[in-house]
Amino acid sequence: MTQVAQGTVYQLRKDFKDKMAHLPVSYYDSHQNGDIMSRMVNDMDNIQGTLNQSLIQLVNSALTFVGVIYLMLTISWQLSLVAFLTVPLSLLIVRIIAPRSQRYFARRQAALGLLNDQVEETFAGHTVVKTFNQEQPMIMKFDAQNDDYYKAAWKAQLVSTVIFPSMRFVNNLDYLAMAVIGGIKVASGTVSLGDVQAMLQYTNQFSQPITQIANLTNTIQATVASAERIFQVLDEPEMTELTPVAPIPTDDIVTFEHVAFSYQPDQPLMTDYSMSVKPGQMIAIVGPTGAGKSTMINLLERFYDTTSGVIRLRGADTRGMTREDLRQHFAMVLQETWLFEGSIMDNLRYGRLEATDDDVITAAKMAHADEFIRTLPEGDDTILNQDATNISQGQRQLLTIARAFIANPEILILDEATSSVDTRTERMIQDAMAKLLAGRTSFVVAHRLSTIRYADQILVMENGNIVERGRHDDLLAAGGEYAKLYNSQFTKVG
Ligand SMILES: Nc1ncnc2c1ncn2[C@@H]1O[C@H](COP(=O)(O)OP(=O)(O)OP(=O)(O)O)[C@@H](O)[C@H]1O
Repeated sequence: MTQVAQGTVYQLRKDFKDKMAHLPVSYYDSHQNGDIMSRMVNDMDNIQGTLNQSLIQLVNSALTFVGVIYLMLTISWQLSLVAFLTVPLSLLIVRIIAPRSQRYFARRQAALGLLNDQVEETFAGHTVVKTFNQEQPMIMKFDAQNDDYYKAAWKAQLVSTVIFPSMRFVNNLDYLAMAVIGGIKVASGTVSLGDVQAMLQYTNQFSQPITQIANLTNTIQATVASAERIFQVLDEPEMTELTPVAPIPTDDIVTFEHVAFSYQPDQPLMTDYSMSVKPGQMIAIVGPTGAGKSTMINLLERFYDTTSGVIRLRGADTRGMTREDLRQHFAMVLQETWLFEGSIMDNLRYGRLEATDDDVITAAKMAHADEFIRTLPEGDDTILNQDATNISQGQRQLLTIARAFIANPEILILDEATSSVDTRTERMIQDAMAKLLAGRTSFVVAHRLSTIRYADQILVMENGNIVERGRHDDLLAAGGEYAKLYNSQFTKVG
């Protein structure tokens, strides 16, 4: 059973992880991290525990039950019938209590998920919590959630333990009936005293496995509740690939054809988004906050699927490509410098796992990251902590640029940093980015005048759609939205 339990849960965890990788990004928008983690850890543990212990007990009880029935029948079938009288009553008790306890166990696991989520959120955002003096409200929120969990767990446990005394009560009734009827039979001389004595003992032994099985149903109920939470995730629909069709002939590298998209069905965002990009072009995307700039990038990388319309990469519908196929064409340098716990070397190599040490060092030089890496006592073996808070914001940005150099993608997606770093670092970042952009197709969510000025196409977005497009000088001369945005936003920066 140890082999079975560990093997099953190992496989389930693997399936769960695979599933997480194939779920659309929208799944993560509507589900809390802590709850997902709770399913992966606590619910898996429940299943493992049950498989490990309860199943053996179940087999044991079932065998005892069958054995005792056989022995009772060999002594006296009439007295055996007396013993069996209470079986329907026992089953009735299980039928009444088990579904309730399953409901409470499901509630308990859900409450545990929320509790985990709260803890995860508070730990991950502990600086924000402290900065805004939110410790006390957070503790109160935790207490409330802890309270919910306590109540749900308490009820689940109470309802499930009621089974035990109830079954015991039924068993004692059985014992009593056996003693009375057996006594009468001994008095009338139809059965020997020894047989009744044996039957009394068997009655006890016979009800034991029933009680045990009923008790085990509690554990099994809790496990079923856990398994349901895991299978809910495993049954979620995945992003599917369409059957690939032959690409249309085109010399564009990326095309959006009448794309419509919304995050929520009742709140349309993009309604008719069309554009095309030639290889090597730099596209700057500008627009007020919430205009849909990041959304456009999300669609390009197929983090979300369009509601209608087609996005093509070299003429091929991106929905017909596997995500791995599609995403190997892109590298992203985002404002959120996503680095993980591990050495600088490993973080950089994440861009392309088979990159040699020399590739990594060259890329670090190109990105001007080598300078600060050399000042660290451990050099590129320095371990970054979670979220890389042991190096500065500017240094994090240089590392992500170096990582993009290593990935050496065909198309680069750049979300220009707006956060303030010192002028020297900013110049280094700009220079590194300029080198990275050179000769590559790029989409730049632009905040800086200098980038926009040289863009081959500027897409001005508003409320999800493109309201203007063209080159800097033409758009400025046209005196439309871009000119307004430029005058209000970029003159100061320039
Ligand atoms: N995951 C999401 N679920 C629901 N709505 C979303 C989601 N992401 C973005 N939105 C909404 O879609 C709209 C466009 O958001 P988007 O992030 O594309 O704007 P943006 O132009 O990149 O803004 P910013 O310049 O501030 O980064 C906004 O109204 C936003 O609230």
